[in-house]
Amino acid sequence: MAASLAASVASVAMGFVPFYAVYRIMEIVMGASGGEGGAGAWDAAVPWIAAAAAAYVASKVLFGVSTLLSHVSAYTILAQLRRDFAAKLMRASLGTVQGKSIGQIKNVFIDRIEGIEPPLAHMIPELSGSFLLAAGLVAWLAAIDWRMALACVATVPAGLVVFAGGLSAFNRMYAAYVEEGNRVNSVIVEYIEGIEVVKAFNQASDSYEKYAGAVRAFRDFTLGWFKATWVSMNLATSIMPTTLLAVVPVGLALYLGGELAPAELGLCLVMALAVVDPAMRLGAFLNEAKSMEYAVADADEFLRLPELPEPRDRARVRGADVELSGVRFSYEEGEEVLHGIDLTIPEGSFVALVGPSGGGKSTVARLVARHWDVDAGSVRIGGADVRDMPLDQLSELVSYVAQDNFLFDCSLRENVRLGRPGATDEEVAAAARAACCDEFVARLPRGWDTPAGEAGSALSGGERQRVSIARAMLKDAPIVVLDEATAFADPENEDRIQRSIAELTRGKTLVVIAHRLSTVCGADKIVVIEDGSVRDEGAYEELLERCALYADMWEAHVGAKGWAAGSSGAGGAAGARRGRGARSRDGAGAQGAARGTSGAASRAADADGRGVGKEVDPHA
Ligand SMILES: Nc1ncnc2c1ncn2[C@@H]1O[C@H](COP(=O)(O)OP(=O)(O)OP(=O)(O)O)[C@@H](O)[C@H]1O
Repeated sequence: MAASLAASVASVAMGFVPFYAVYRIMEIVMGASGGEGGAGAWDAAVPWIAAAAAAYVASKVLFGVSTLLSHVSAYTILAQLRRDFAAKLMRASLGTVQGKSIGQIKNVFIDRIEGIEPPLAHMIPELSGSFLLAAGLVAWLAAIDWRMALACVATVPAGLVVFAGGLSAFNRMYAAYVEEGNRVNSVIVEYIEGIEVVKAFNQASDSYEKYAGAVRAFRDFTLGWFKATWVSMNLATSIMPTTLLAVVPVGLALYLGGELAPAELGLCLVMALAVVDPAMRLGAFLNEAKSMEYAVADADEFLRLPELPEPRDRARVRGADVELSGVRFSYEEGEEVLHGIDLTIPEGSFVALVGPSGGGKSTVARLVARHWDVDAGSVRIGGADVRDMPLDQLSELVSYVAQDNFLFDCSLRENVRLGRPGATDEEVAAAARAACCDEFVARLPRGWDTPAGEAGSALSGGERQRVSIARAMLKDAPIVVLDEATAFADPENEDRIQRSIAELTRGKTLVVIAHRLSTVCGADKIVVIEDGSVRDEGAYEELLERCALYADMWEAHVGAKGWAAGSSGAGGAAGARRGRGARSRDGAGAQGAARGTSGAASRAADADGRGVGKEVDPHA
């Protein structure tokens, strides 16, 4: 940028040479210096003509170099800012990032940043060049005769007064313009993101109205602003360039009074005309300066978002057990969601988190993956606090599979490879096979090379889920957290997903969040979480016997299953009755249900005998 400025200044300096050459040529031709009139005068003028042409070319080349350098600088700054933003996204807690709407983030990442380009690439070199040129020309006029300089700028105050009148509300209007722009941005992003829901609920007209309304409001606002200022702006831009209005009479008067040589008069007239263009450009950069101001403020706010502190050195981790002690956590200040959770998940065990909706299960799981930091207490892995590990160490230890893991718009193969970027094609294929992806990928015309975006519509929720499981499998972390990983499963896919999960979690520490209680009966430990506290924990049979909440949930689950299977008439009621039997506190019912469960475990008994995610028929 500094080199660009230097080139711009050099270009301006070169720009003065043609004016001086014009002056010398006029002097020569008019015979003012040495009376060389006639053909000889033209000979003497030729070097000045050549000098003017060369300086003009040099000035343009230097200006080109200046804008080239300023563009290199501007785009480098833009790229660096976008990299800084991405790094910030990685270092800030998920909560901080998710607290902003996609529209807002897109606005900063794309529009605001793009808005910095014109000021950086054009305003800084061109503005400084224009300013220097205008100021230099006026100074030169003053050197010839101060009255000529005054005459040249005589109309500027009048123009400025009109201009300032139009600008009085500029700051306020620009702020409102930015706000309107943000609003229309958010509405557009929301409309596009939610188009599926809009269509599903046949609200096309209402939602479209909100969208169209925002677009209309933005148009009305900008047009209103333009209409309110176009008279004064046009007036100002008409008055400002009228330098000749005063320069011609004053110049002629001085010439007639013998105070200005003819060549000087000619030069003054040329310079008075030349000062117009750079002076007008100064005004044109006003918008750009404002857009830069907002862009910098927004970028700055984003880059100052709080970060999760990250140590440099790797922590000493012994084993893959997970321990939460006294964990308190709130998403919003003053609204605690977890109230002192103590939980031990031994290495290699399978622990299920169950409980009513909103109780805090997902929050516990996310804290293990350190999507947020706890407010009090600690989350430890292998004896080390997750806050004492660099993020990549934690990432090596924990695979977090959510219900709607994102597939990037690259090939399915590359989506799986994200689990371990250095993996060979064979390793990717092996993970995909283990996650039972082969059959549906074979159906796609381009197989593993199909872009996920293109494949997205062709894949079921369960199939997408299996791609994310393959990704997690390739990563091969010793701790696997499955947050409602089978939530999308349709009956056709469910069995395959369960098999993939069993394969994924063989020999690993496994934390599963499940709504369908029958999918986690085989867990080593089931933890019941309600209202941010652990209500009880134990094996399935124990909980049925002693935890009323779990028994109620089991009953509701069994009832729901029965209801779902209700085609067989009494099945639902019978199921519910049996569920109720299971709840009886004398233990017999519970034992019966438990035995029934293990009896039904022909489906549950997976390869490693952990019963991971295998659904147990609650009616058995
Ligand atoms: N990003 C968030 N910002 C603010 N509050 C949140 C956020 N995520 C969850 N909560 C709140 O935290 C509480 C616990 O939510 P959490 O998702 O952990 O419960 P859950 O037991 O997993 O629920 P579900 O079974 O419905 O998924 C709820 O009251 C929820 O509204």
